[in-house]
Amino acid sequence: MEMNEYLMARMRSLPEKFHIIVDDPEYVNACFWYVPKRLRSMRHNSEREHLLGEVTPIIKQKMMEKGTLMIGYQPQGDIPNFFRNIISNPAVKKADVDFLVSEIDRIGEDL
Ligand SMILES: NCCCC(=O)O
Repeated sequence: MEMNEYLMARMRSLPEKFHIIVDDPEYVNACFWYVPKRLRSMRHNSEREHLLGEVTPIIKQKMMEKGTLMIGYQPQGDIPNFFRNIISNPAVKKADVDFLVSEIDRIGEDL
């Protein structure tokens, strides 16, 4: 399975934790927010998007400090900061994607 597709499948299996912004399996970028515990029961609206957009750079900073992952983020129009993950290295394995998912979850769940 192509690794971006695998990442999308992993995130789709955890909808309370990963909010996919562009749900197209053929898309090469995985665009998503990570949803910390405190925001999981909140209805999805512009206020929640704003809060998710605040969480995104904090997760990025913690990833960089620990040196485990480097995933870009950006806003797009009215959409606040979200992760835009691109897997371009053919050496990336499912275990690497599993690590990405678990590491974001570990860093972000209590933010
Ligand atoms: N100033 C936005 C930086 C985005 C990123 O670190 O991916």
